[in-house]
Amino acid sequence: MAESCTESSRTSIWGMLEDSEQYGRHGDSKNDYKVIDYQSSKNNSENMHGSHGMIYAEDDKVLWDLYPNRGAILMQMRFDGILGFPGGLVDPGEDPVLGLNREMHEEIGLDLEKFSFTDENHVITFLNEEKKLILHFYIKQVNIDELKSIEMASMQAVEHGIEALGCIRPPLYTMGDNLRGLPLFLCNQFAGNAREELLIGLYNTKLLTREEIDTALKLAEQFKSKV
Ligand SMILES: O=c1[nH]cnc2c1ncn2[C@H]1C[C@H](O)[C@@H](COP(=O)(O)OP(=O)(O)O)O1
Repeated sequence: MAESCTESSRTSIWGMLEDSEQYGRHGDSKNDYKVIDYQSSKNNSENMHGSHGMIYAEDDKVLWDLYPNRGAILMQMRFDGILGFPGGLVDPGEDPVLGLNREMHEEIGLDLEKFSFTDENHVITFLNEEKKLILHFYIKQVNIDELKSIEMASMQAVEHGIEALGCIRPPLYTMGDNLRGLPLFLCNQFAGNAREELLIGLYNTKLLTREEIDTALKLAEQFKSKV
């Protein structure tokens, strides 16, 4: 705790919810979201829009000669201690993909000359009626060296250490105890519907098969029901 943080300033900050925090960040279930059409949703100004993006690369590294990485996916530890993809709320009137690129640059320092997202990277759009929130999800493939350069640059981002606390790569294998690896990763807390988006991303990119995803989900649910 910094010496300049006095007892009174500490108590006034501790536990306060910012006025703009109207969405709640975690605890959503996949049933809170329905899939809607991307293009027509862009004209919907009754809801707030958010855009998040998954950057990934195929990766042939193998952990301990046992567990193939399959791919490297960039997620991040957020300011609130939960996991999500880089991205964020789109400004009113801002195009969702331009908002995504802006947030990508702020949060992970993405070099937009080389790696900007376009509409072609769009994968799925969800509406959360209760939160009056539309969430757009995009996926972009790079090669493994490019992904490493994006990870390195993320530490120079404007929001690094503030809103964005660092890139992480989800493990995509399941270890011999049928828990560690992807199943245990899926037991973390995720922002919005980031967990669902990760599963969609794994399937959509063919990094994992439907069966492998279902198995990891089942193992995660079994573990959660025990703790
Ligand atoms: O990665 C994500 N995938 C889906 N939804 C997400 C993700 N991260 C956050 N969210 C949800 C949570 C909130 O309901 C909104 C906006 O959150 P956030 O990214 O924190 O937006 P700002 O940085 O505050 O602009 O999206």
